Amino acid sequence: AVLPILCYPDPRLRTVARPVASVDARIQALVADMLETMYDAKGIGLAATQIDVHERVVVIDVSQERNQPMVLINPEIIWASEEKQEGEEGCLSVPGIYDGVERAQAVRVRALDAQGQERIIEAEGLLAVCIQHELDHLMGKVFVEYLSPLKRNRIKTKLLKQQREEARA
Ligand SMILES: O=C(O)C[C@@H](Cc1ccccc1)C(=O)SCC(=O)c1ccccc1
Ligand SMILES: [Zn+2]
Repeated sequence: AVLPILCYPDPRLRTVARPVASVDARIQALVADMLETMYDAKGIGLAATQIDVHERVVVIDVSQERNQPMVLINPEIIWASEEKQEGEEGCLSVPGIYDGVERAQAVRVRALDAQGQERIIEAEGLLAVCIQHELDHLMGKVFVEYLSPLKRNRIKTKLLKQQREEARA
């Protein structure tokens, strides 16, 4: 099912997700809903936090054809390059806002896949950026927190105004 995505500055986005105890049918159903929600929202990633489920589950698809889903359960970055890259980021929880964020150029991630198998993933470029962005969500962090307080407050005001108008509609 396509699930509703929490919108900044919803405080639930600041929740720290807990590890998944076992990759069972419930988690596999959650992964299916997260992929459906991500594709529907035209995103390249989605963290369970964003759909108000506070478990360490992330889905990603950075492919052009939108047919190479990646599932990361209990993901952890085990190595990150010294070299950084500044990339334009967006967030499905901060609609319409795009801004530059500096991230590690390359990362190595250990995670369980949708079958509960342990995987090591080497990523660079957009995939590395997306992984770091999603793992922030699992720690209750949204990319606007890397921006200046002035920018962040303008974004908060803008989105709260939009949400008030939507509530009235
Ligand atoms: O909110 C999310 O986690 C999804 C987010 C992932 C992401 C995009 C870009 C850089 C880092 C992380 C999105 O998919 S935003 C929408 C989008 O498709 C996009 C935005 C900017 C650049 C590339 C893609
Ligand atoms: Zn995001």
